[in-house]
Amino acid sequence: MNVPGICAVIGSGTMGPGIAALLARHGSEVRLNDISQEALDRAESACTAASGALDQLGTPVTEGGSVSFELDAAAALDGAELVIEAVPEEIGLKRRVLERIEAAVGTGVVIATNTSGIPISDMAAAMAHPQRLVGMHWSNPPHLIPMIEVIRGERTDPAVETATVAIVEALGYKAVVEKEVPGFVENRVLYAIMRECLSLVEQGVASQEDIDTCVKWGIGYKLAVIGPMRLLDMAGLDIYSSVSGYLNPDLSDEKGISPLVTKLTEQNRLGMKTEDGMYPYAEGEVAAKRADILRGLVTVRKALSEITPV
Ligand SMILES: NC(=O)C1=CN([C@@H]2O[C@H](COP(=O)(O)OP(=O)(O)OC[C@H]3O[C@@H](n4cnc5c(N)ncnc54)[C@H](O)[C@@H]3O)[C@@H](O)[C@H]2O)C=CC1
Ligand SMILES: Cc1ncc(C(=O)O)c(C(=O)O)c1O
Repeated sequence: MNVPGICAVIGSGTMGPGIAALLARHGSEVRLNDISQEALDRAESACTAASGALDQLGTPVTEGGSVSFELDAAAALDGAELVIEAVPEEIGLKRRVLERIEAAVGTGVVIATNTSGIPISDMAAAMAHPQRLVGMHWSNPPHLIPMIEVIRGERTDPAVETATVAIVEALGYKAVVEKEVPGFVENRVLYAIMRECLSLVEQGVASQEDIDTCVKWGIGYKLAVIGPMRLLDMAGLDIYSSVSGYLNPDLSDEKGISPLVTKLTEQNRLGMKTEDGMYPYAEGEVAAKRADILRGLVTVRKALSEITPV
């Protein structure tokens, strides 16, 4: 199976439009649904921008793809062969949305959740047919980051997982998560990195700017070419043993939310969405930064696609 003929994406905020644009690029008829007409209006321009980025990337266009914007969930779900849930990360809401999706599609339809890390089994608990729920964790921006985690729950049908892996492999690179731990793989690693970086800022060890430079041009650059497991072999497991022996006990073991993030959040300094967060943003700077980020991701992705996997 390449990508399904008809897909429904439920939730059209940060993630939905890029997911829809990529599926349509690969030939799917995608219905993008939201409860907010404003979100759907924004989604149209987001899908256009995502399609433009895929043009820059040189992603081939498979004929027959389209995205429609549906305020009516039933219309979006009618005839869908794949449903991707991308509503806010709140398990109660997700369970309610999954129940509504279930009632509208056949028992053979794959229902995938884009949760950042809620165990699939926890979300499936309220479903009549939990065997068709699978985790399909895209990373932001979803039309450019080609790795998608596939996570099965305790009751996910193996055939559903296999079908989802096939869809992901048609779109990019799969990472199969064998045990549904919270955060799966990508976000556990990302949040460990972010926890340590935030701790370093809170301790005054380095500034946000210098931490970003250090991580981006040090480990970020390196890990884009060499995965951490391969890097262990390159550095030598003896070196890792020597360093981790004294370093691991000293790393941040913060079990709560970073005090710095808590302070900023309480001040409604949420980042780009409020034009102030870890960094302040002058007027127009957020749009410029977002454009720089997208341009950088396209450029790096093109370069990486020219090297053989290490
Ligand atoms: N933002 C990110 O960087 C990433 C988010 N995710 C996950 O993807 C999911 C969606 O995240 P975002 O797109 O960032 O959220 P968002 O808050 O930007 O968008 C969610 C959209 O869902 C809509 N919505 C709420 N209730 C709905 C319902 N009953 N039916 C249809 N639409 C409904 C909202 O109106 C909103 O437009 C979450 O589970 C999140 O953890 C995954 C990877 C990255
Ligand atoms: C801060 C943060 N949290 C979650 C995710 C995710 O993948 O779910 C991301 C991301 O980059 O996609 C993220 O940046």
